[in-house]
Formats: sequence, structure tokens, C-alpha cells
Amino acid sequence: MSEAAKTLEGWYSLHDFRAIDWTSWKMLSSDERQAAIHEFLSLLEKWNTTQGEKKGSHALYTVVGQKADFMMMVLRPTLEEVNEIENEFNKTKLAEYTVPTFSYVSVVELSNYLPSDQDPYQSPEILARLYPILPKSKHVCFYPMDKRRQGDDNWYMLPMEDRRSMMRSHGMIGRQYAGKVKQIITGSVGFDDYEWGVTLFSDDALQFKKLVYEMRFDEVSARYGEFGSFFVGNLLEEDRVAQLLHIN
Ligand code: VOV
Repeated sequence: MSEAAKTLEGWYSLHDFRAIDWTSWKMLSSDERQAAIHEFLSLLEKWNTTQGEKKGSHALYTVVGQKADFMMMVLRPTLEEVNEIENEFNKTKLAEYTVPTFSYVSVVELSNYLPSDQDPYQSPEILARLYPILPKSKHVCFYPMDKRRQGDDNWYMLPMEDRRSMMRSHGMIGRQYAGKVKQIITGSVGFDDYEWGVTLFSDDALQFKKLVYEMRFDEVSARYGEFGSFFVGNLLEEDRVAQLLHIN
């Protein structure tokens, strides 16, 4: 049997994708819409407070294309808190005018493929990766993925050393994007339909295309990567929420 990589887990994560039901939203009076926007902004204010206390983090992005209109990504210490946030949003007025289109449940994960000699829970760098404050980058890219388990291409049958050397090569490519793309890998084995969620943040959306393309040629992606749907979007700052939902 090949050895399982050891993993470190941080905050639990929910990616919640919503389409806006514009037809019914438009039927509300302007006052009703204002009240719904106000209520949603108060919810965001609450999440900001939690984030300020470093007890979680969140990101709000519009999504380009028909897969969704916006995405909320929330990170919290427990699965219960993530669940509460989901329900809290669902109870808002705005939620009545949204349709859930996709969601993803996972937990921030680091593995020991790139070994380090320090106690990970004493390392500020590792702690910052396990409990990340999500950046306010202009763009986000999210997709779930698996490592292939088929015939001769079974990641889970490979010796640790082989997997480690492929992950080293993966990390080297990734490192060339330092300062341009920030990645958050969340593990979802046992939680959701794929094995990992990949969330990328960048101020330049083209860097997603370049990075993901370059990785396709790298063995771990070329031979073992299997991908779900891709979502790409733009930062939705709080002061733009009203504008997004504005009806003339
Ligand atoms: C910004 C770029 C970037 C960088 C620097 C980077 C580095 C690293 C390192 C050092 C490590 C291993 C240790 C750890 O930290 O866990 C990983 C781990 C992982 N990655 Fe990665 N990755 C990046 C980016 C990056 C991308 C774009 C993808 C999607 C792949 C693609 O083809 O579309 C990805 C996937 C993963 C996954 C699924 C894992 C977990 C695999 C497992 O079997 O456990 N990743 N990754």
C-alpha cells in the first residue's frame, strides 16, 4: 500500500454560487429592493467584524457567464459556523431572489509533499496559509478537481517519493506566479464530489489562463488531473452591491 500524504487542515470553507432571479427582483418596489440590499450589506458587515477578529474570512465576487451571477466564499473554524452562514443568507430577503446554482464544501488544506523541519503549528507562515484572510484581488477563479485513479494512471497507487517529486515540480511552476496569483487549496475528500477545490486570486484574470495552461503540461496535471466546472469572476466590493442590484 502506498503511504497517504499527511495533511494539515485549517478553516472550513463554503463556496456558494447564486444566480439572480432578475424577473422577480424587478417586480419588487424600489423601497423593497433597498431594504433587501441594506439587509445584505448588514450581513456583510457582520462577516467583516468576524474577519477583523481573525475568526474567519469571506470573499464576494460576481461570476461571468451563465453558471452564476455571484459567489460567496466563506471560511470559518467549524462546519457548524459555515452551515449557519449558509442558513443566515438563505433567510435574507435577497436570497428569495436568488437561485443556488452550485456549492462546494471543503477545508483549507496543506500537505507534507514539500517537507519542512519545523513544527507547522508554530510557523506563522503556515498558520497564515491555514487560516487565510482572503485577498481583495480583482478576480477569482474556482474549480474542483480530482487526481485520476484509472488503469495505469492511479495517483493513489504511486509511491510517496514519486508523488513528492511531481508535487515539487508543480510547486516550482506555481512559484513563478508568486505575487501574481494567490492559490488556496481546500481538501474535500468525504465532503464534496471532487477531492479538492482550487481557488485562485489575481488582479489580472489572464494570469489564471497562463498558470492553468502551463500546469496542464506538468505531469501531475497532465497525467493525473481531472477537472470539474470552472468559474471566473470579478471582485464585488460592498459599495458596488447596490449598483449591481440597481434597476432603472
Ligand atoms: C500560485 C500557484 C501555485 C503554487 C505556488 C502551488 C504550490 C503547491 C504546493 C507547494 C503544493 C504541495 C504542498 C501543499 O501546500 O499542499 C500544492 C498542492 C496542490 N496544488 Fe498547487 N500550487 C499552485 C497552483 C495550483 C493550481 C493552479 C492547481 C490546479 C491544478 C491544475 O492543473 O489546474 C493546484 C492544485 C493543487 C492541488 C490539488 C494540491 C494538493 C495535491 C495533493 O495531492 O495533496 N495548485 N500546490
